[in-house]
Amino acid sequence: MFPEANKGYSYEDCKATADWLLAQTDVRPTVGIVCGSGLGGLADMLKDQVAFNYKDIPNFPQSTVHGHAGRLVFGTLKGRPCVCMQGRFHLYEEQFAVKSITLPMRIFKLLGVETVMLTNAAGGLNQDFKVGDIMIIKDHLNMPGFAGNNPLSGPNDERFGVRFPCMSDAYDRELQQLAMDVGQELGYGDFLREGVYCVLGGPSFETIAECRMLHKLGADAVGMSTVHEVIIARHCGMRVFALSLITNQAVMDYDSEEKANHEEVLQTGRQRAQQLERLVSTMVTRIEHNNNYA
Ligand SMILES: O=P(O)(O)O[C@@H]1C[C@H](O)[C@@H](CO)O1
Ligand SMILES: Nc1nc2[nH]cnc2c(=O)[nH]1
Repeated sequence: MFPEANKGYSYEDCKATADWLLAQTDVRPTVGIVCGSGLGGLADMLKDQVAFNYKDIPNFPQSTVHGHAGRLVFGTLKGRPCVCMQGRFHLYEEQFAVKSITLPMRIFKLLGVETVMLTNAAGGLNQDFKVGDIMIIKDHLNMPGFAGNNPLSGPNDERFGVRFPCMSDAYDRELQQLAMDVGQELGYGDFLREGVYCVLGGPSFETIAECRMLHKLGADAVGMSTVHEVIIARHCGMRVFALSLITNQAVMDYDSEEKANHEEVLQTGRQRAQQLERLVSTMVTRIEHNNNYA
């Protein structure tokens, strides 16, 4: 799984992995995509694919979660060179693994990626949200970070970024606007939202009291990923866009019979996959064609 859980990968380790990958493919990606639970179909949109199983990539962690295939796919999306993680890593897969799960972001950077686009499956806390809504993430709450579990803890290597990176601009505002514009054009206005994503450690889903608390704290959706990757991506200067597919309603009411479960998460992913893929791929085209976004 994670051979040396939370081993701090050095700049040289990351560079060795990036150089190994660059030696196997001519694709020079400027966009990096991370697929959330059940959303790996995005990788299948890439043309002229060169794909690697995670187990064959030096230093790379292994996917252990159903719905995360465990392949790194290089290719072009509407002509734009991309690299796509078909399967991501979560904090709950191995204790104390916050550094291992974010390692791919540093490899993206060393591959030449400028823009990272992350997707995830999340539970809806905002009472106006419905299952199947796509939430453009405008900000986050890093709950594990409050307890000191931050991927940047430990010695800082200035070759990646500064000791104290700013996070008030974590989610690129132009890319959020682009997503809104593209979503409207595609006729997705009825299920396109924006909001605050809260990460928890998982793997247990939340209690009713926890959901109520998170909602009061300002979270619109709750999940188990993305934020750690965003912190590392921003630390090394990549632009970030992220979205949540609301796969289930967080249970907020003691009278409710609803129970969160991973099958429902994957099922909702399957139902919205096509629209989500279209939204992201159209955005990628626009990033290429509009220098303001490049
Ligand atoms: O990778 P994401 O954040 O999409 O995965 C979510 C969180 C858990 O891993 C899983 C729960 O169903 O889906
Ligand atoms: N923590 C959490 N993660 C999720 N991923 C998909 N749905 C949920 C949820 O309800 N809670």
